[in-house]
Amino acid sequence: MQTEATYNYKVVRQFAIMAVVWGIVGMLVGVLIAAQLVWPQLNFPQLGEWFHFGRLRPLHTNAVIFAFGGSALFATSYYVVQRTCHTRLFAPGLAAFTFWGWQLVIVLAALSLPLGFTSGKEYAELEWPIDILITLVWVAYAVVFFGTIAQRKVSHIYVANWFYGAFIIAVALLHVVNSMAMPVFEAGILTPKSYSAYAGAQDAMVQWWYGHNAVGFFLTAGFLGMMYYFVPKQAGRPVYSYRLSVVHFWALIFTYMWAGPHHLHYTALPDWTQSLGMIFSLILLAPSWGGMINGIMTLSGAWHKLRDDPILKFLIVSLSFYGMSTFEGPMMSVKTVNALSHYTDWTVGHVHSGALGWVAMVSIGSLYYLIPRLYGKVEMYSRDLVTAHFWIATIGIVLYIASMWISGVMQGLMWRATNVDGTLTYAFVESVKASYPFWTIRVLGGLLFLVGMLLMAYNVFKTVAGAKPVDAPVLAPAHA
Ligand code: HEM
Ligand code: HEM
Ligand SMILES: [Cu+2]
Repeated sequence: MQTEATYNYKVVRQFAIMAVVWGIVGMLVGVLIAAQLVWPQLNFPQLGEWFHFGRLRPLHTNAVIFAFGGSALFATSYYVVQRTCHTRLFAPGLAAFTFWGWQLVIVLAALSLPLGFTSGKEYAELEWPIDILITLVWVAYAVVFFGTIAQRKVSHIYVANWFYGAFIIAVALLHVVNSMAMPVFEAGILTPKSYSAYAGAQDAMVQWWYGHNAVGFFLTAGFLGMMYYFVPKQAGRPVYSYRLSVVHFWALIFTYMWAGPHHLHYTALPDWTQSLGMIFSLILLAPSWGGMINGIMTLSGAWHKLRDDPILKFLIVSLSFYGMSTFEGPMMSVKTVNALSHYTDWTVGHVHSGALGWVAMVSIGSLYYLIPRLYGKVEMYSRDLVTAHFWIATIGIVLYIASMWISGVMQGLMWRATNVDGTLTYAFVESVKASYPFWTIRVLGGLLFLVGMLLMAYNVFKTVAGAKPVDAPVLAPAHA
């Protein structure tokens, strides 16, 4: 049975297309900074300081996490919440504001970071006027999302919405607390600058409470929401265990909050907080793997579909990388392991097995499911191109993270090696020299991943060009 009203897909379409665009931009900057580490001339010093590694690195992280990942999260959450609540999006005007507001944040980030404006807080570099805009967009997002839940036509709230909801609330809390700062107007309003409201070890603690939970809620909980909708949909099977999904939800959000100090091992932070962070990180393996198992086992009885469905390949491989990085993370949070891994490329490898393997792969799979449906098509223009994208991306990730593991462990071992008389065996620069081959392999891996994204852009273009945007009718719930 259908009613007259249709879902609001406009904002979903806008965010979905921009996710592809920002993915390409962010990864292009990623490839550039990876290449700068191998070929320093690519810092273009003769042009000024704007393209230096130090300016472009935060541009890369902001573009991939908040522009690419953020747009994918906005698009999928707006789609999932309407469909699972059997109702149109609440406050469409506010939803439109979240789209244009978020794009403005991204453009301001792309301008202000190369110009050198930064608060100096990792993953929260943007200066205070942009922080205020982010807060406004985020409050509007919460109103739209929870307003839609409030007007749902079914009593049940599907578990994907729990994860999206936790992501929205936690990110609001993290952003507001971590960004507390005193603005200063030394050089006028057009050159924003501020000082953190916290000092010393407290500032570090707040920063990594934020940074770690940005991983837990922005890069994990939101994408788990994606997983809980798109994996069952594409597999044509119900979630493996609904009970496990609820246990995994509460365990995950409770445990993540306490693990931040693993970013500050062997620092001025009190020792007991470091041990607490380590222990909660070890516990975190359990809910993380609960989620991975729930996603992968959703395929039981439908494993054969994995053979020729490239979208499922993206989704299931993303879960494998999720499992891998959430095994690696607890291991790296053990203080003795961290003594080796910290400051090395191992961390960067860990980051990208999560970021490329999990975040990017699950987003790409979900977007391939989503985009044709937003334009009244059954599937993407070319399934073969999706398959090609999958293999190119997977090889790219393996090259990236395997090279970082090797260079990371090598750096860690070289830095701690001592001669019999107690002096260091290697000068620092020798470890830099030894890292070059691995940095070159990383450029190649990143380039492959980027090529995959370009195939996606072409495929998306061929799918939507000439197609009419279609808003599907709101379905009456099965048990009204
Ligand atoms: C073509 C793909 C990509 C390439 C070539 C690439 C390359 C890089 C490079 C060279 C760095 C700096 C490493 C260093 O300072 O030694 C970096 C850092 C980082 N990238 Fe990427 N990246 C890519 C995709 C992504 C994606 C999709 C995400 C997130 C969803 C991401 C998140 C990050 C983060 C969080 C850092 C900071 C890591 C840290 O501080 O430990 N990257 N990336
Ligand atoms: C059980 C889950 C996880 C645990 C316990 C964990 C633990 C850790 C540890 C111990 C570090 C190294 C800290 C250091 O030495 O500086 C780290 C770094 C990092 N991890 Fe994880 N990790 C987990 C999952 C993930 C996932 C799934 C992602 C991405 C989607 C991720 C993204 C990052 C990032 C971005 C950093 C680098 C932060 C920085 O220094 O800039 N982690 N993680
Ligand atoms: Cu962490």
